[in-house]
Amino acid sequence: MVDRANRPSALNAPSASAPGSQVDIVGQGGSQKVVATLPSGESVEVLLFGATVTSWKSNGGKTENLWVSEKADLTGTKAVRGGIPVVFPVFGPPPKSGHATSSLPQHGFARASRWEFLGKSTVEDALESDSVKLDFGLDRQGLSDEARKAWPLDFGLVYSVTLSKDKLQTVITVRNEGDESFEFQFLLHTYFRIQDISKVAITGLSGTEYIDKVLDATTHTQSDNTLKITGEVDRVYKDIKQDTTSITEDGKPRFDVVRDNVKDTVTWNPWIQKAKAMGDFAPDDGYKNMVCVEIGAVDGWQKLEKGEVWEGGMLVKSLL
Ligand SMILES: O=P(O)(O)OC[C@H]1O[C@@H](O)[C@H](O)[C@@H](O)[C@@H]1O
Repeated sequence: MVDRANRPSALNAPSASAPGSQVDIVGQGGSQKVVATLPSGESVEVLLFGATVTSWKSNGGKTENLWVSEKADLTGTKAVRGGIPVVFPVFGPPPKSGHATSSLPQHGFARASRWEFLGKSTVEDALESDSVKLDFGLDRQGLSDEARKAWPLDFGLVYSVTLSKDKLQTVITVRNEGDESFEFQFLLHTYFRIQDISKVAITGLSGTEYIDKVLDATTHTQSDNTLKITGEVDRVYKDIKQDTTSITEDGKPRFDVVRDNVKDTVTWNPWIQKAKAMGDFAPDDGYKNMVCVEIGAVDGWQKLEKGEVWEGGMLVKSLL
């Protein structure tokens, strides 16, 4: 594991072991998921397909924080439309040719591969409450023949999902297990559930350069302190100086998204026409109840030499 001097203290690994939370593996085949619940009622569900977090409830289990489409495929055949899909080793459409990821589908293979549940650790957060950490693994052997052929490199991923009272931490470690170096991108495609998109503002991006995919991938700089969503938004904010991007609703803080060792964040809302055009997006007006704030390392590539490890992720605070 890499050790970083500037690691946010909230992300420090908890040390003492404590009982109390419930962890179950439920469902069959492609629908199998790990469900963890704290004694105080908060819960998280992680589908083994894609290691996709499909539910995160805080506030004693009363508040669902993630949006999942009513038509999302939760049977292990297609990436989930909603929750937190894991994007690796390429973000968006891959380079047309000449890159090791060029034969992969949009957003890579991690969100559409079955991960292994490596186990849980229950821990007591010295400052507040119990928490539970779930670990998931994916390596070359776990890929479909097609993905293995398209990206013929040896790698190991461990994805850790830690639930505590009003926080969810999601961190990935990427290891190069082969003899050659490789390059990758990584992103957590989080669909936040919100009440009303017209009342939402995103802060913590001001002064940042972004690529606007809605405006022919042209480059702009965020001049306003807040980003309001009043139409289709698809922006890649690069090299953000602030650690935290926040979502407010009706002027009140709703989520803080704290980046850990990653510098980029994508903001996405498909709005009316694109939402309708997606076969797995429902209801049609679901775009009013979701906004994607996707932390990642997507500007350029991360390079790992043989045996090297990279780590990055986020801590999300639900502020209701
Ligand atoms: O339909 P997908 O592959 O899940 O992608 C959804 C969106 O994901 C976002 O991260 C991209 O910036 C968008 O361009 C894309 O449309």
